[in-house]
Amino acid sequence: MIETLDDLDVEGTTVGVRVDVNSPIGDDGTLADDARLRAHVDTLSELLERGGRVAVLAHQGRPGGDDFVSLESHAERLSELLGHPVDYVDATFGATARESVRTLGNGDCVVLENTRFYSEEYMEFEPDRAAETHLVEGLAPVLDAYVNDAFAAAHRSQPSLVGFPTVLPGYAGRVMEAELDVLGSIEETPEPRVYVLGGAKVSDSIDVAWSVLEKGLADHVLTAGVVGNVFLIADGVDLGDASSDFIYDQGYWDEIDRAADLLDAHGEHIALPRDVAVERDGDRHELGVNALPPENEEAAMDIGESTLAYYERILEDAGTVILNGPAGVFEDENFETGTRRLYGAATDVDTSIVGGGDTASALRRLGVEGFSHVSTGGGAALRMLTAEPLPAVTALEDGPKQQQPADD
Ligand SMILES: Nc1ncnc2c1ncn2[C@@H]1O[C@H](COP(=O)(O)OP(=O)(O)O)[C@@H](O)[C@H]1O
Ligand SMILES: O=C(OP(=O)(O)O)[C@H](O)COP(=O)(O)O
Repeated sequence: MIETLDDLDVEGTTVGVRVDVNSPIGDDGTLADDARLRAHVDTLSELLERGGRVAVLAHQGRPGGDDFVSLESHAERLSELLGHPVDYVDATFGATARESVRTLGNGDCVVLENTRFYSEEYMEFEPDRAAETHLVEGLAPVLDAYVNDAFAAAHRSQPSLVGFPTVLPGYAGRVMEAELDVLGSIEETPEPRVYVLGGAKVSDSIDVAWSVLEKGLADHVLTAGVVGNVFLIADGVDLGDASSDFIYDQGYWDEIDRAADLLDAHGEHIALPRDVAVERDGDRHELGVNALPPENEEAAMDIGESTLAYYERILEDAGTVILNGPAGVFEDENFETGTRRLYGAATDVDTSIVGGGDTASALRRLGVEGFSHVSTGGGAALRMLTAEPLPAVTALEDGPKQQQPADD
């Protein structure tokens, strides 16, 4: 049983709040999209209004990436969004960080530096071992409690996610609570239940498809995006060199055999694209699967009109639809149609749940609104949909280890 902010006596309490504000970064090295910050405003405002002393912990990017930057611009934007001063300190767990946390007053907030600037935070640990890292051992002594609101990172077993709740009383923030409520009760949603699996995370999508079909959770699995292309090849369709090379280069060639096995086991529940869109003379050009491979070997970049009509008919009768991954290369206006139409049709379904970082930004860009729930997580949402435990959630559930009585 996970405790929430309702169970925390906030006034005067120093709380380490782990959020996920891992965001697109512009060429100037600062925040380029504040959607993930907005998601945490409720949790942070509540803690500040209730007189908490708030130290924000978060990662940004991965070592070596262009988006591996400081959280200074995140702190500035957070202050604007909260309408409340937010300090930033370029330290995470050493003496400077501890001092900035120790001197917080009631209703004060400080953002500590990118947790992944410290190498241990980019490693995965068992919770007990994570509790012995420099980050947790350094910072925990100045914290009274830990709140995890970082659902989007909850599939990682990193120190800031699993170490703190092993040594401090841990609570789910409002984002975490809402995500667990919705994604943790998929089996109670109205039937028939349709899963739409698009995008480029082929291996994760096949895991989800296997799991939900084996458990009888899905009545239909509709495939699109790169996932759909892999299933077409598994079904014996020759998509042409460009699509095949792309799948090979992305390291998904072995997934074709897994997709074929899944079609053997559960093919009657899996819908494959009936046509695809390619780029020809700078325009969108649609081809039925019988007309493949394309005569100029162009890549399949979207699902076509006939597939959309077929998928829309299935969605008309659905009680619940769960979608992950765009239907095509939505970043190119020639190939945004599949995503716009398919996700648009999904908003008419009684219960519509969307997961995926790129998917959420695609929907914002395309102006598609009206879902029952848009998850803040990509990998974490997928992992939950397979009913696999999320390490950060398990660590909250398990709670801190009881202190052993001191030896006489
Ligand atoms: N047919 C396709 N060929 C190549 N890339 C595709 C195709 N369909 C979708 N994509 C790409 O998939 C990416 C998003 O997939 P993914 O990372 O799995 O989504 P999410 O972050 O929502 O889980 C986008 O960059 C999009 O361009
Ligand atoms: O953006 C995230 O996950 P997502 O790409 O699955 O949405 C999280 O911040 C986790 O980041 P990571 O995949 O670098 O550990």
